[in-house]
Amino acid sequence: MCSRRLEATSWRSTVSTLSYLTWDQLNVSPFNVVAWHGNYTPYKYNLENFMVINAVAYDHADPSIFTVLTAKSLRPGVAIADFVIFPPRWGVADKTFRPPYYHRNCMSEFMGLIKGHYEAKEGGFLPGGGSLHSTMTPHGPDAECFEKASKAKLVPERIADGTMAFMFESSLSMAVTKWGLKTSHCLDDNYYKCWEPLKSHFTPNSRSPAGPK
Ligand SMILES: O=C(O)Cc1cc(O)ccc1O
Ligand SMILES: [Fe+2]
Repeated sequence: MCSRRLEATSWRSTVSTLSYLTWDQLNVSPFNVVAWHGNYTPYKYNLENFMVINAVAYDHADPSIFTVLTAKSLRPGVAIADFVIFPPRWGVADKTFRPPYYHRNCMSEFMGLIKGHYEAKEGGFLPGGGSLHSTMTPHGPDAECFEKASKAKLVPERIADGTMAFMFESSLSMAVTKWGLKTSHCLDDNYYKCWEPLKSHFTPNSRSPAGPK
């Protein structure tokens, strides 16, 4: 399931957020068809019922632990797409920066917010919005989240109450349609600004007095 070890095949970078329209607004529905081909059947599942697991010692576990559905490829351990959720849960990890770490990886990440506030971008990512971080594009929490989490006392805390965010994580590249980029007028040209206030705290000679054992 953890496809992050796959070597990069593409260095094309895209970071963008957009708002998408609901089936109602588009006036279509995946259920409004005469028949579905073969064994495919539309199925509605309440994501609130999915029981996620998480780190109980230290460190931020790869989000593939939150995989609800996976579409396997022919390469073992490399998914065509994992469907992952970020539901309400407890955060208890010690000695850890608890929000998503800053990273770039070989997978393309398309995220969406159904309701609430995504923990890594409380203000800038609205319900009905989506973001695409393509293969090897660096990304992570916004500046506000970084500052808050860096100073927070690591007591057990609720994360994402009232929230449902999801991600399609794919070993393939995704392209945004012309409709999404232009015609819809829904592209957030200012998305990158959520990282602009980040300050450098890099102190090359500092050592943690008591790192994880
Ligand atoms: O980028 C994101 O916000 C999604 C994400 C969440 C997380 O907890 C760790 C890695 C990751 O890509
Ligand atoms: Fe990510």
